[in-house]
Amino acid sequence: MTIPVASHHSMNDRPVLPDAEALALRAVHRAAAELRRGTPVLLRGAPDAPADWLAVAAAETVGATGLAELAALSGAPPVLLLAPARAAAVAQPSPRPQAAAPEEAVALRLPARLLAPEALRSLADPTAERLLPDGPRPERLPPPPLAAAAIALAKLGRLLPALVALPLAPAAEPPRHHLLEVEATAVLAYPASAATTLRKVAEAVVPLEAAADARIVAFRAADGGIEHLAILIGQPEAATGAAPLVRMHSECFTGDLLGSLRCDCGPQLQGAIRRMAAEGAGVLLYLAQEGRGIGLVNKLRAYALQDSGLDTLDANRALGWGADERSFLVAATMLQQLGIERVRLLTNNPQKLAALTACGIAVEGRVAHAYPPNGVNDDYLATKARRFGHLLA
Ligand SMILES: Nc1nc2c(ncn2[C@@H]2O[C@H](COP(=O)(O)OP(=O)(O)OP(=O)(O)O)[C@@H](O)[C@H]2O)c(=O)[nH]1
Ligand SMILES: [Zn+2]
Repeated sequence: MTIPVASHHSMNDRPVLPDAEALALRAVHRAAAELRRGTPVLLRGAPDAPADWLAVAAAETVGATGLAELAALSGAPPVLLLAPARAAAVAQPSPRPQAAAPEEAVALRLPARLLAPEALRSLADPTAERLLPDGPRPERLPPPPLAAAAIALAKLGRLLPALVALPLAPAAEPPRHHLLEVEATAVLAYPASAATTLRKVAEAVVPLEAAADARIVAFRAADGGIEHLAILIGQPEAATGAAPLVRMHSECFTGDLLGSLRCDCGPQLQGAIRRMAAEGAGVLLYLAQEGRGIGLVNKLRAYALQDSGLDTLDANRALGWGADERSFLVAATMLQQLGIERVRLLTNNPQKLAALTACGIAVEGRVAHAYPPNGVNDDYLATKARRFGHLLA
């Protein structure tokens, strides 16, 4: 009987250790999961700045246990890290003129009355402000090293970009603890690094109501994160004349699955498939980037803010997120893996054209993809044209 040799063993049967990039992806993915369950993690400076350590926990999820674990690390008082737009809403008005370069993170002093799970959640979340205890607003402090990486890590966990942070005094010895460590540079490199490792993991024929000749190809990245899908209609890989029709569609649970009238995603999704079927070929990339990359939970919060008067762009910013947090390197990698190097893109969004071109895909044309307003999404569509530069035809 032959015993199958596990594929992670090399020819001479010595285990192959993961390379530095795989280790970095693993550490960041684990660290984001720690934040999601309320556990602190330790951010570490780059190898050339090893003295910097920042212990952080997400304001949205941390409980009494996580706060106690942080406090056990040092006697220094923790601070609250917020994205600048959220800090402007909760901090004392800043006496200093605005910094010339845009800040990535703002630190606030945390008086004892605010160092409690419920108060932290309300500082983080503009839809939970009514829970904020009375008292003076927190003051700004100079942000500690690695603050920007802490904000980025919370965003990777699709959490509000708000963290309790404890800078640890530079020490010859690394701090003693049982928490996960992650390098700040690995956090910042993660999105691009994960996107380029996407590979096909499954493929099946799935005839659709609007396109009988359809296949779905699933892609997974080495980080173990959520999969992205390509829906192939006909044989777009074999296109010879015009470049194939391609749609980059960001997942929208509410619009795609439930038929929500707040956006135009449902008609865009169905319309793209019908259009590709009519042409005989096309690729719809169904990207796991719900809510323009902020995740479904934050999109629901953004909707709540829009119901109190903000538009779709300002609602993202009020939560501490950018207007559009997507990276289309994911889509470019999938197209390359499918052997599709030139496209005609179905979109109204000029950023999508620029982003895909920057990733090395030849965008040979744009095909307009607008649907009339439905009476509920009128302001949303008008905002996309006015503030995101969407082309209406
Ligand atoms: N954050 C946020 N995301 C939203 C909102 N409304 C819709 N979305 C998300 O926006 C994304 C839809 O964008 P797309 O249709 O792919 O792209 P687009 O930027 O509108 O450009 P087009 O290609 O012209 O459609 C989906 O992920 C939706 O979940 C909103 O109010 N806030
Ligand atoms: Zn939508």
